[in-house]
Amino acid sequence: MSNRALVRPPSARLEQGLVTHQQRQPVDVARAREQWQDYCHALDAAGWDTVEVAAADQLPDAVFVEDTVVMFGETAVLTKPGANERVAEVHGTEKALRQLGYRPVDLPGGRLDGGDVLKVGRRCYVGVGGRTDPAGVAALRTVVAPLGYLVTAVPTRKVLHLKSAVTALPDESVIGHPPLVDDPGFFPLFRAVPEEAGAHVVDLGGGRVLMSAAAPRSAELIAGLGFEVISTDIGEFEKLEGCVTCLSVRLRD
Ligand SMILES: NC(=O)NCCC[C@H](N)C(=O)O
Repeated sequence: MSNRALVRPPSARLEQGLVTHQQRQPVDVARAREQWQDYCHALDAAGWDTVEVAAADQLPDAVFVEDTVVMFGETAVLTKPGANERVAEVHGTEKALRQLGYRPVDLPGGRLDGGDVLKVGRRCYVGVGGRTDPAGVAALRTVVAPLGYLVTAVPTRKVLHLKSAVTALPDESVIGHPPLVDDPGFFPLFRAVPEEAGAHVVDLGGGRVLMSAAAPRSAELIAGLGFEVISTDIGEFEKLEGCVTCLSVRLRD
């Protein structure tokens, strides 16, 4: 049994990616490509076979592949990204999923970015206030409620996406950097972390989590909870409001 992860190579125009909450900074595309390779190697080393969505140089933000699809077991829900500049990214993801044997479904209305969808067991929190609108939440609900998911909208105004503010550890506790979380009261088990980038974990399975190298104090805190932390430098992507979660879509068997 193998786990696969979709990834998409950085565009040659990466430096033109969108920024919303941060000040624009120059992006070193060559360095970003190295960081992306390291990120893919970290996934590979943890037992995830990376599958590349075809590169798209004309789409600066395409590397942030998580925003284009949300997986619910075998069900892949293609999104309608909230930024018009990013809508065309979905086609490449759809094609890659079809080649892997999935039959993806379209979000039946509204706007929604994958980065706004946090699944914790059968709970599905969806950030609203930035890229995702209430119609997008309602549309997602019509697709996934029959699969047994409870969809809850969560106000998200301080950062780009819900998962820029909070993600979940393998024990289903939700971690966030309090100044950036609109309302921690939405999450039954909330743990504060001391750094913005410390709020972002990719669950690699087996008690291992992938984190940004920009959050050493949060990594220490999480290691102290008994998880194995693997850190990787994604600094060039963080300049564009990207996080470790958004650079891949995990296809769990
Ligand atoms: N899920 C994510 O955190 N995606 C990051 C997207 C960053 C990109 N520059 C954007 O603004 O859409």
